[in-house]
Amino acid sequence: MSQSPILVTGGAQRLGRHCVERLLDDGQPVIMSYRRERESLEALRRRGAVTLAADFSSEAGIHDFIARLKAQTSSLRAIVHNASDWAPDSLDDDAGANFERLFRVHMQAPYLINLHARELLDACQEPQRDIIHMTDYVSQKGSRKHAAYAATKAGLDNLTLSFAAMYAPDIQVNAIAPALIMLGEGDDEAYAEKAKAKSLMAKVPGPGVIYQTLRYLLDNDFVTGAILPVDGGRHLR
Ligand SMILES: NC(=O)C1=CN([C@@H]2O[C@H](COP(=O)(O)OP(=O)(O)OC[C@H]3O[C@@H](n4cnc5c(N)ncnc54)[C@H](OP(=O)(O)O)[C@@H]3O)[C@@H](O)[C@H]2O)C=CC1
Ligand SMILES: Nc1nc2c(c(=O)[nH]1)N=C([C@H](O)[C@@H](O)CO)CN2
Repeated sequence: MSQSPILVTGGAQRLGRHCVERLLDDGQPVIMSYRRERESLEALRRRGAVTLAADFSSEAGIHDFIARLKAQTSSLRAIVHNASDWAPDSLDDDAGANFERLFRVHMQAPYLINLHARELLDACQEPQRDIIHMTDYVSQKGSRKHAAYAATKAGLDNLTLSFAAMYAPDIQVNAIAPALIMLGEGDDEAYAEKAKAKSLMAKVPGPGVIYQTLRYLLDNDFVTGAILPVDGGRHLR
């Protein structure tokens, strides 16, 4: 039986790219979305990843991506909603536009893709079909500086519960809720030390722990509606 591809949105860098590479290592066909073309995409293309441009900052952009996704494949094994923008709150006239951008990428895109790509998951002939939402520990706690980000990630957590109930038993729908996994390019040692201290495990684990969690969900046919924390015990600090 030929394998249906797994869609990873925002797969061009960091956690998404790591998961794309590990899925390819496992012999899994992958379709990945990217927003900005870059040289590093060529290496993934050479490994067989199918890359589709996507900008989820408008509803039209989301529907345009869905149409190109349906033209690309007739089935999907899973969808990983990884695309995200960790934008801080804007304190000026851009506050509303910033909130809207985060709503679209974190909530409207997963919502519309889940609705319109269900037929692709249903067409998968393999025993299991999954939707995985990448959310965030801050969904449960809020954030003083990233309130719009946290709120829209909380909305994605809630969509996990709704789609799990809507799509059972044919499609499992779960979320992975990380805390600090990878530092940003501009983060200095002082930031890193302060960030490490926020979790009980006191480390920045790197993207391998996310692929382990993704693999667990893809290989388990009895988990749905779960929001799995991968936060080093930060919720207990
Ligand atoms: N890194 C961490 O420590 C943590 C990550 N998470 C979550 O894990 C996931 C992966 O994190 P990380 O790898 O750091 O993510 P990134 O910040 O690297 O973003 C992933 C990708 O999302 C794409 N993207 C952003 N906005 C849009 C948009 N409007 N339309 C289409 N694509 C878009 C970007 O594409 P491009 O680069 O092409 O512009 C980017 O490559 C995210 O959902 C994040 O919220 C949660 C907690 C901690
Ligand atoms: N899309 C992104 N979301 C998040 C990122 C990121 O780099 N891109 N980073 C974080 C931080 O690591 C945060 O967890 C530190 O406390 C959160 N979300």
